Order: sequence, then structure tokens, then C-alpha cells
Amino acid sequence: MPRISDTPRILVEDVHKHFKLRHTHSIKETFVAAMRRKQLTSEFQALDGVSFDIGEGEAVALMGFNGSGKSTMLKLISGVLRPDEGRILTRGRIAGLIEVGAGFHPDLSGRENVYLNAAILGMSKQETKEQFDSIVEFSEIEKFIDTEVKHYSSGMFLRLAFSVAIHTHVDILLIDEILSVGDEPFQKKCLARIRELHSQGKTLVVVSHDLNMVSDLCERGILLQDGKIRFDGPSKDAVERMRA
Ligand SMILES: Nc1ncnc2c1ncn2[C@@H]1O[C@H](COP(=O)(O)OP(=O)(O)OP(=O)(O)O)[C@@H](O)[C@H]1O
Repeated sequence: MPRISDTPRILVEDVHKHFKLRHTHSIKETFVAAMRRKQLTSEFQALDGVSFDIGEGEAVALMGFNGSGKSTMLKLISGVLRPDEGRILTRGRIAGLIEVGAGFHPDLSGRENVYLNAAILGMSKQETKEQFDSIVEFSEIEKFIDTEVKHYSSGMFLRLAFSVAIHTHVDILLIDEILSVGDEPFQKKCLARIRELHSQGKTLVVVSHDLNMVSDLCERGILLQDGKIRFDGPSKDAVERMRA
């Protein structure tokens, strides 16, 4: 679905993000390196002046090879990380499926985590209560819903996290490679649900190395290389550039 309105849902303006890389592993090494006046850390530019905007109802794939800055970009949009320079504005409720199980408390049961996660995503207790059966049914982990989530497999985490996210009233859904954790039938079910949300006008930003899947799901592709945008246009063309 193309953009529905001209007011962007996500605005990224000249964003820079760097990380400090440590070159020592222990206190002893740090001490020796400091005595020899060796550099203890160096700066790594993960994103280097990235700008784009994403309109309401767009589905955009962030593409690029390993280490190109895709996940960092998604974390910045979700607010998990802050840019060092530039700014990011978002409009509407965001649900980020970025790290499997992030936001889940290991000592709480699946049921308690559903309420906790839904509250984080802005749902009231009553709203969650009304959606609870449907959340659990979609996740297909009914049997384990009262088990502490520290005993869950990564696939079970994903099922519950994904199910909560798609049952909340979000405007923007951020998805990072997360579908690869689920088994094939669940992946298909999630994809069908994501397409449905897209057809309802939700904005999607997807990171995946499954180029066929993302170019099929998303009409636009932003190709990152060494923290810079190399291409922004039709996703099929972005894939061609990656494969060239
Ligand atoms: N917390 C961190 N500390 C130091 N370096 C980091 C940190 N997070 C990311 N980086 C570095 O930033 C670069 C971009 O990482 P990012 O995870 O955004 O890449 P990516 O495009 O998502 O890669 P992949 O396809 O492998 O998931 C990488 O070189 C990574 O090592």
C-alpha cells in the first residue's frame, strides 16, 4: 500500500550514531595499554548522516549486508537507542519486535508477561483482558501460559511477543529478523497477519536477510552500506543492487 497521508509517520534527519570499541579485555591489559600510551578505545561510526521519511501506510525494508547499520537504525526509531547527532521523530504508537523476549521478565509467567508487555505498548488492563484469549490462541502456547518465561524456548518467546504486539493498537510496527526464530507454519501465519495489518494502513519497517520475503512484503527498500544510504526506492531495485 502506498503512503496514505503526506505527514510522515517516521522522520529521520541526518542521524549519526557511533559506538566505542574497546581494545582491551581485562583490567591488567587496560593498565599495560595505558602505561604504553596505547589507544584503549576507538570510535566506530555505525550510522553516518542518514536521512529519510516514512509515510503512513508504507511498508519499508531496511536492507544491507551484515554490520551495515540496519538494527541500529531500527533501535533508534523505536527509542531504545538515541542518536548522537540528528533527530528522529515518530508519530503514533510503535511496537518493536526487535529482540526476541526483550521486555519480558524471566521470573514472571507467560500470562503475567502478556499483561506487562501490553501495558508497555500502551494497553489498559481491561483492553488486555478482552484480548487475552485471542493473544494466547494466536501464540499457540496455551499449555505453557502459566509457566515462567525463563523456561521458554526462543520460538515460544517470539510467539508470545509477536502475538501481544499484533493485538495492540499500533500505528507503526518495527520487525527485526525476528520471524526467523519461529518455525515455518508460524512464520507463514505471522506474515499473513503482517500483510493484513499493512492492508489496514499500518506502517511497517522490516529488517530481514530474506530478500525475497521483504521485497514481496515491502514496496520500498532502503539500502544501507557502511552506515550510509546507498539506495532508496522500489524494494525490487534495492534487492537487485544488493545482488549486483
Ligand atoms: N552496542 C554496540 N557496541 C559497539 N558496536 C556496535 C553496537 N551495536 C552495533 N554495533 C556495531 O555497529 C555496526 C552496525 O550494527 P547493526 O547491528 O546495526 O548492523 P546490521 O546491519 O543490523 O547487521 P546484521 O545484518 O549483521 O544484523 C556493526 O559493526 C556492529 O558491530
